[in-house]
Amino acid sequence: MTLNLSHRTQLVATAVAASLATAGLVHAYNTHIRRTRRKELDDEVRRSISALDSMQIDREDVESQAFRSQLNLQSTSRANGSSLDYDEDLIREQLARNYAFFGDEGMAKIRKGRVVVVGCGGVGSWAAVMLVRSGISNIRLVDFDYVTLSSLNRHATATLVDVGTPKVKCIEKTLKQIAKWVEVDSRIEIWRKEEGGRLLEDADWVIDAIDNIQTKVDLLKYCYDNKIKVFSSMGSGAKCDPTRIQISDISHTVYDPLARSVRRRLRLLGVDSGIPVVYSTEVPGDVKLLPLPEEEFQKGPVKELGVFDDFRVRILPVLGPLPSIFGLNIATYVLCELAEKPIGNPLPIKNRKKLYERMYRDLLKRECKIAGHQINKLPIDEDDVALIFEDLHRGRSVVPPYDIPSRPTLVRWDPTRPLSIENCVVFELNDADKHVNALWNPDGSASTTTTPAELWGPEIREVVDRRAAEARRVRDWVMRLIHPRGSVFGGICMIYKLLPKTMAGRQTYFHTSLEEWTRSDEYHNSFLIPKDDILDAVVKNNHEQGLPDIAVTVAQGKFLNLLVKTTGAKRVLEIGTLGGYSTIWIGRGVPSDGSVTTLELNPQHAKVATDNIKLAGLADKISVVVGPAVESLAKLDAKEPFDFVFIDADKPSNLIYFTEAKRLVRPGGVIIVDNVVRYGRVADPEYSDNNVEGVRRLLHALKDDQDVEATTIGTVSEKGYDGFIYAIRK
Ligand SMILES: C[S@@+](CC[C@H](N)C(=O)[O-])C[C@H]1O[C@@H](n2cnc3c(N)ncnc32)[C@H](O)[C@@H]1O
Repeated sequence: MTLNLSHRTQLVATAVAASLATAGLVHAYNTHIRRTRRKELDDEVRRSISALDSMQIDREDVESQAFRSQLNLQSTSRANGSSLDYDEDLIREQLARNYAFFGDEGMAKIRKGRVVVVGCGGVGSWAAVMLVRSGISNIRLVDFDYVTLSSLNRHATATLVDVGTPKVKCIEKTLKQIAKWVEVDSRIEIWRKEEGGRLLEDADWVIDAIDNIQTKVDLLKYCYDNKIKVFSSMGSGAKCDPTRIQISDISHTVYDPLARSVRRRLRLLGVDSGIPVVYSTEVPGDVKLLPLPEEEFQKGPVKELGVFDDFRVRILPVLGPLPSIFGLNIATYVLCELAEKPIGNPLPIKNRKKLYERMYRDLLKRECKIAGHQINKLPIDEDDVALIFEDLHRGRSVVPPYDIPSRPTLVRWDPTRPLSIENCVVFELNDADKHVNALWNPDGSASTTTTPAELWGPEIREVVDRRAAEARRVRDWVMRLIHPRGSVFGGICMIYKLLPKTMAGRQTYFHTSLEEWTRSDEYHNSFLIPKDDILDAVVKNNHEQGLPDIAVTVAQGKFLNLLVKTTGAKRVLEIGTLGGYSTIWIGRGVPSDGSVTTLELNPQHAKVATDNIKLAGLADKISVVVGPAVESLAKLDAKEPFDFVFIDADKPSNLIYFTEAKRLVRPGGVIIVDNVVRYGRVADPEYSDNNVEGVRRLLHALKDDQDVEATTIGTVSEKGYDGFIYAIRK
């Protein structure tokens, strides 16, 4: 029995040893085969290199050894034209990690997938490289452009030797070095909708990495109409925060000017959703557009670059990693789709859309309550809400310790100014209630006893000022972006829709950025208006006393001064004093025996104005009357008429003030009303607020008014908007 058992054990042991030996042999054989193939591959590469060395390429400017070997390696694939036997084992070994991730079935789909990359710059090149590294075996590259030295900061494959060569060829070379099996169809062409199908033939996925907005929209529309799957890249220029990059359906994008513009253009073409995109919600920092490079000018008149209608003529700064992250996002998405293992619910911010909608509704409700009537639309929209909440206020309340509010609420900050992205802050709900209750009277008028700075103190006011400055910077950035000469997309720019509503209004009516208006004012003032220590002190004083920054500009003040002098006005009436800035300009214009009466509701404003007027040495000429202007006006006697009236107080009362001004001004006298254009909103039938309605009522009345002749003249200036009505009493 013992013997038997031992014999059986021996047999089993022999069988096991034999199998192990066989397995070992098979393994050794496979290893040997693999080693041999790898060696063949290495030898082939080496042969190619030495072949190239012996060709003695004339590269006098190329001196470093590293540079030379790079050149040789890049040329390897060309020398390898007759592709080496690179069998399935090696392919699977190369793609082993991807097989482990997607499984055989998923990888089979990926390897069969056909992808077309349209636009092979900083985004497209990275997408292409990662797709091929991950198993895509059939790729078409479409781009008309050539590698420049300046594109080396972001391109996935371009090196110094590629400068001046077509981008698609440069990528093709690298792809073939990465994957021996890949078939690359490089097309040095621009994609055009007229013959769009040719370049997209057989595509399972199209990647739109174009930086030209019109071509981008055309491509997306074409794919949508023809049921071709397409993934689009939005703008990565001028951004640096990788945490803001995300993938979503185009319909869910929030605050990205390019995404917004593309979305709106597509909507006009009947495409609302169904296109995945990568985009960033980041609002760029202080970004300067670089001037058009000299070589672009040498190509001929810049306008003639218009073969591609809105080809960019100025350059947006780009931090290299950003476009690459965009490209890698795209590759990831497309690979998962091809493998039929799509990314599940990729966008956290999508869920915040509801939050923005709620915040918008709450703000609208509050503004309606303040206005005392229904408002259909606010001057800011839900994207602006996202911008204010996420980007300007970082999702935090303005009240220390700057917590993340459990019920974030937007509220207009300064009740004397209209709602705008600059004049809107984030509070916790109960703080928002406190703000509104303290700063607005029950009839909707602004409180005359409390200012926001008084209510919340200097620390919070400073935070709000900083946020407002940032909002202005954002607006300037967007304005520069859309500016015909500063446009990322250059040419004649039709993308004012890219702006948040508050900004779009401005763009609709003029095409110069705030920065340019300010520079223009400063430039002209430097010739025409000498430095004035007293007025500088007045401005400083107003600021320190917490008065809102709503006085007329320097140039407007001087203009009022000149008008007073031109008309020879001796007696002037002003409605709306604030800190007396315009009053002082006017007071300086009247002769020594002249006088100015200025009406101010807010006692604190009146006090600051009185101090300023004293400082300007005009206390003898100017009297500040405190109280509601309507009441002060009623007390003025027309027997002592005025020569000149400047109306610049609460806009809803414009018509009453104008009617009173007519009563009080002599025949031939002048009446000026400020702030009658209001970003062009007065003329926007879809827009309504109390101030706009106040101007409209005045205009309607003026239409049939036989007592005056009037015109509106835009003043724009460093405020970037607005105008005066200039009327003469007949
Ligand atoms: C736009 S600011 C005037 C700016 C000033 N004209 C300047 O350029 O320096 C409007 C002023 O009108 C005042 N105001 C508002 N409602 C008023 C009312 N009903 N009666 C008199 N003043 C009023 C405000 O307190 C504010 O100081």
